[in-house]
Amino acid sequence: MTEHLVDPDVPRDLHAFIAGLPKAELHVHHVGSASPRIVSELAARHADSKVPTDPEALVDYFTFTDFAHFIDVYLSVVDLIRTPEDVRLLTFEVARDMARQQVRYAELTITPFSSTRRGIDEAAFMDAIEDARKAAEAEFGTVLRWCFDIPGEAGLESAEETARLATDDRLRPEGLVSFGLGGPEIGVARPQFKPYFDRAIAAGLHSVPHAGETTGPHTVWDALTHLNAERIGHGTSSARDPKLLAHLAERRIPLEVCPTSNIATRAVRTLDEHPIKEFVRAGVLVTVNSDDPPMFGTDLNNEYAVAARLLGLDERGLADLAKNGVEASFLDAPGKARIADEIDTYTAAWLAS
Ligand SMILES: Nc1ncnc2c1ncn2[C@@H]1O[C@H](CCC(=O)c2cccc(C(=O)O)c2)[C@@H](O)[C@H]1O
Ligand SMILES: [Zn+2]
Repeated sequence: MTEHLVDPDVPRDLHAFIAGLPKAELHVHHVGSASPRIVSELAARHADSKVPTDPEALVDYFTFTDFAHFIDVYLSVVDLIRTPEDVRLLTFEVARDMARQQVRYAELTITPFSSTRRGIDEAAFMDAIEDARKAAEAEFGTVLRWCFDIPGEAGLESAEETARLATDDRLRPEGLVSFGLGGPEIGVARPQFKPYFDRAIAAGLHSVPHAGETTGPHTVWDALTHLNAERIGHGTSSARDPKLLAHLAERRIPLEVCPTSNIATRAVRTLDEHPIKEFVRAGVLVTVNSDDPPMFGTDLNNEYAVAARLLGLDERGLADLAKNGVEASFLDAPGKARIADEIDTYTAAWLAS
């Protein structure tokens, strides 16, 4: 973890504990994970782009006035991914950054529509991510799986294309486990995507739409009712609906909470006002994730430190939080048990030292 990410209100040894803690990351975007190092390398390859090549200038460039501004900047980075080699480089380097944080398993949200509509051949795109996945697992030991998401604002054409890419046996990559819906929520009602989620679910994929990030709890209800959501991306506004919280708790539907993201996109005013505590109090299965870490000036370790401060967690509490991520993942039972055991062994050794 770099020095600027050390939360001064969290004891130093807790930061060290988090840095070594084995973790699962369930809500993180492919393009949104491009570090300044990766972005500047891609920007240098494609000199006509408006994205700064200087990592220092990227800090200003990644300061957002609201969610719409964030999506504009995000799409300018999407424009840097133009060849299968760009896709492979991005994916492999993202895995390297994850491995440095002891991320053992990650479900990476990819928006294939954004790449295929920009002219990248669909089969070459799938080969590039799969090649990077296998190379990353061999080199770093980090297991990657994919969530393909519909960029909601791009309309039903993008939903059709995403569902096709996710369900066509000749294209669908081996690492694909889930189907999502991202982008702005305002003016992009969830129910219209039902037929595409039905197709993905019928093809064996899990349903993990974003909901309640920038709109109210009704969007989370819609995601549950119409899209059969098994986990909710963000779900931040669920805190305003006690019945919804009780429903999420009772059905064991996890929330993918991304605290710093919610501040960066101005979905929540301050970290101290973040509803993560209410979620835990209501008995909801809370997982902590990083969303678009370099764009939001964070990383997964920092999100765990933020959660430790907001929830008052010690080492055991942090280990339980990490195990929530494992439990809520789409790993098989032996895979879950392996990481959960590793978390327990690490924590016991740390506390005994
Ligand atoms: N916090 C987030 N919350 C929600 N989404 C987030 C978040 N972070 C990253 N995303 C990503 O942004 C994409 C949105 C891209 C999009 O809307 C769009 C619209 C029109 C055209 C095109 C295009 O490519 O031509 C794309 C989503 O699919 C999602 O993967
Ligand atoms: Zn997201």
